[in-house]
Amino acid sequence: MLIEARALHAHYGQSHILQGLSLSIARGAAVGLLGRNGMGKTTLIRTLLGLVRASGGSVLVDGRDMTGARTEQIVRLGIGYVPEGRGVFPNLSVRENLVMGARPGVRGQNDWTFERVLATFPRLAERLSHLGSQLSGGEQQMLAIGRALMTNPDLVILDEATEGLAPQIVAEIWRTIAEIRSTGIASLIVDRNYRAVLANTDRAFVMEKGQVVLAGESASLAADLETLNRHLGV
Ligand SMILES: Nc1ncnc2c1ncn2[C@@H]1O[C@H](COP(=O)(O)OP(=O)(O)OP(=O)(O)O)[C@@H](O)[C@H]1O
Repeated sequence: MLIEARALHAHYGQSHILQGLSLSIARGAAVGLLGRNGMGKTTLIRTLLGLVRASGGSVLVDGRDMTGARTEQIVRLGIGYVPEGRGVFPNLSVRENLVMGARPGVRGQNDWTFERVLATFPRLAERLSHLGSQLSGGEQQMLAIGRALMTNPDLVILDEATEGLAPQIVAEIWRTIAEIRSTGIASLIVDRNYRAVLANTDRAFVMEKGQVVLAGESASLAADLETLNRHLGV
């Protein structure tokens, strides 16, 4: 398994957010993470990456126990993170944002070059000297995805990558997600549009109160919307 959470717990102060959650992502698998607001999706991602301390259980990356490791060490094992809110550096140019994290992947792969990212996102190519803060929301999102790809990751984590964007831009982001999938990079995708998530993933997990309450092949979950809706409350 590329990444695995085993009986993971996490707290914010007294609030017990992750309550013994287990899930795993296989190499090359596109995986969706669904659940109503506040069910702990972002907290799970942050705990996998060591941004939130696990208060129980473990996180394994490529079979190695990385529980309690620093985020830098964890992402160096091949994880590209596109956080909710994008995390673009506002005072750096588009070019600087892209090249700052550029590196070959853990197996030496270097498919995602500066040129390929610009070919994927022509809008960025036209704005290389603009500052991060001067970009539209959609452009910032593309920049955040492009930056993650330039680390040549084995796994890309996308947290609400289409949030608050115009429909045309949203469609472009989903096209990119499909392209990432076709290249064999694994993904973990959180998005409010559960239909789009299920259409673009192999498997999906549904979270409720810090646990996985439903898991399966995305196509099967999409074929039983009644069960899904019971957990998503839509
Ligand atoms: N830094 C924090 N300190 C305290 N509580 C927090 C913090 N961040 C999130 N929470 C709480 O933890 C719970 C889980 O939040 P989380 O963001 O992981 O959920 P989510 O499923 O990602 O939902 P959303 O889609 O709203 O982001 C929520 O009740 C939230 O209010």
